[in-house]
Amino acid sequence: MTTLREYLDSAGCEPALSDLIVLISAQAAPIRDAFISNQSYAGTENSSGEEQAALDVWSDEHITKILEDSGLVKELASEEKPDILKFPGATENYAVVMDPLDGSSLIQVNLCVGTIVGIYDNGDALSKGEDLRAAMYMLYGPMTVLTITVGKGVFTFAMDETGEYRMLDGPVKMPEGKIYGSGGLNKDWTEKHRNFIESIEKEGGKLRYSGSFVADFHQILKYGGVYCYPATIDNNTGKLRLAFEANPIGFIAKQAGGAISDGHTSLLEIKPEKPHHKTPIYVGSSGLIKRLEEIYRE
Ligand SMILES: O=P(O)(O)OC[C@H]1O[C@](O)(COP(=O)(O)O)[C@@H](O)[C@@H]1O
Ligand SMILES: [Mg+2]
Ligand SMILES: [Mg+2]
Repeated sequence: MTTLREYLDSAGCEPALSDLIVLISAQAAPIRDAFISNQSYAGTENSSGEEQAALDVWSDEHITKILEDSGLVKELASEEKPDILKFPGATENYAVVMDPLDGSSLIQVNLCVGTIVGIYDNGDALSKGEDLRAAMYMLYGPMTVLTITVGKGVFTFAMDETGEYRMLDGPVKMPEGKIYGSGGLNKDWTEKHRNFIESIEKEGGKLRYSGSFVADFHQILKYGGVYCYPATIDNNTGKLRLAFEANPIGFIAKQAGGAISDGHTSLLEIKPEKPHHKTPIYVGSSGLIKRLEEIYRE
């Protein structure tokens, strides 16, 4: 089975980018090992005002040190840091955006969580998602699975017993499907959001919502459908962040033939105003995203 490095070389990745991708994806192993000693909450909040899990903080600090020591990264924007961190000694121009641990509420119940990473080669972490050079996520499930695109389709890899990533599938094409998941309390949904969800339910859509964006998206990548974290009647920005979550996942979705939207436009075309820019998010099969935008235009 093709290794990650073999794939990256075959995809024509510049050596420094391959090194960076291999380095980041390898951190899945120490992060998984850290679960057992980081089950609690850290007693602190991140810039989104969310209580930080100990593993949020551990993963953020771990990956940050790895990136700083690599000399490959000029700046880093992380969900767990208030501001963009700059590494003046970097020899390359990569900017990294990351959600070091996505699905934090599931750590204590041993359900699937992940790490989301986007890489820009223009040195600017607040770029539009469409300008990403690479996007990836590690999903900590029964296997450790890496999903990645370097702009030439989406490929998945599983970590083997030696710590090497072996190709599972690719290029992955997201089918039209009927799996749907939505954040926000049902009582707080807007009429348009409710209309969209009901249109899927009427067709026999299946509810799949775990509390982990990465895990829920991974199902949609395979089976088709849509993940939603919408604006609600009392919160018009939604919960998820444009830079760390929407952009890398949306770039992967688009590379697999899917789409990402706030109901009006592709999120990949929106420049983040600040690192913690929040946005309503719908990501999934292109037919469903098209229907969504039609409902929002009514
Ligand atoms: O608990 P809620 O409000 O349904 O939100 C769940 C969503 O929040 C998130 O956990 C936010 O991500 P973080 O865990 O990285 O903060 C998503 O992974 C998930 O889809
Ligand atoms: Mg997250
Ligand atoms: Mg997180």
